[in-house]
Amino acid sequence: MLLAGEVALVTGAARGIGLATVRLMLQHGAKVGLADIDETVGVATCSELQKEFSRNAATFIPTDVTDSMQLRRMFQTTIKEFGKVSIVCNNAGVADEQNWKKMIAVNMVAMMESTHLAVEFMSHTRGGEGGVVINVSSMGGILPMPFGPSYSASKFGIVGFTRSMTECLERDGIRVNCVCPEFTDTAMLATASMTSEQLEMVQSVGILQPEQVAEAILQLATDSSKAGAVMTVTMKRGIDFFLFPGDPGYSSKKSKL
Ligand SMILES: NC(=O)c1ccc[n+]([C@@H]2O[C@H](COP(=O)([O-])OP(=O)(O)OC[C@H]3O[C@@H](n4cnc5c(N)ncnc54)[C@H](O)[C@@H]3O)[C@@H](O)[C@H]2O)c1
Ligand SMILES: CC[C@@H](O)/C=C/C=C\C[C@@H](O)/C=C/C=C/C=C\[C@@H](O)CCCC(=O)O
Repeated sequence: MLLAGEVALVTGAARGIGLATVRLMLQHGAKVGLADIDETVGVATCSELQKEFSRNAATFIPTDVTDSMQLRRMFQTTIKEFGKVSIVCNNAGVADEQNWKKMIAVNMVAMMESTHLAVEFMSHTRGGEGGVVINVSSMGGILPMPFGPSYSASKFGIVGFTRSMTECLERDGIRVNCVCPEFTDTAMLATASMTSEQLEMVQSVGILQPEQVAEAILQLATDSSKAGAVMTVTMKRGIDFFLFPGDPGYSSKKSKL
């Protein structure tokens, strides 16, 4: 029960990596606010989780993370229901190169706004108890993705913002980290428009299960030594950390993927 007494707020929680993360956090004793734009699936998912765990362990908040009012309400509702928020997982995301401005709004701008709201609601300097923010990026946020340049830009933005916010959030008692998974077996991957060559590449890289990414997120939520970490989850290396020049332990020889 690694999360007894903690309250988590997970966006994009109705399915995929978000749902796997919610389930794992519930298994470890957390109370969880599930936020998602898909109200139909979200309500059904939350009802199943309440049966599996307990009625008062989870609540669903219909939320479009690109709507500032709804994003704020997501925090307010979770705090009203469970008394606080101590873990925020900004997981909601889309992969849509055609509507790249909307994709940037969902994947990056909303993650940035939610991180700022986490400070407002969790900071020691504002009467909060501090906590941790985990932003879900992608291996496409460390390496180029020729088949999704705008998606990759949104994910590089998450890595850059997370690493840049680390120091200033220390005074708030908030750790911020990001996780960069490789291809993962969810609806996003299943519905991605790819050429046959790209699909072959996906098969050669391999496909993770959402539960593997959830375990990585749990590690970041519970390891108080991690702040500003860029965690990778790959078929080849499992859970690892990507170091950048200037990071303690960085060596040009070791930073291989
Ligand atoms: N699947 C992969 O291969 C993969 C790999 C690396 C990173 N990721 C990232 O993991 C995260 C989760 O993706 P997934 O693979 O579970 O995809 P998914 O499509 O299964 O789940 C994404 C969830 O986000 C929700 N969502 C979308 N737009 C939203 C919005 N505006 N407001 C609130 N919720 C919204 C969807 O309704 C859905 O429930 C995303 O940030 C994605 O970029 C996915
Ligand atoms: C808009 C992108 C969309 O079409 C596909 C998205 C699919 C999954 C989500 C994404 O986060 C997964 C990224 C996985 C990257 C894995 C390995 C990287 O090194 C990229 C390899 C690219 C290559 O070798 O050509």
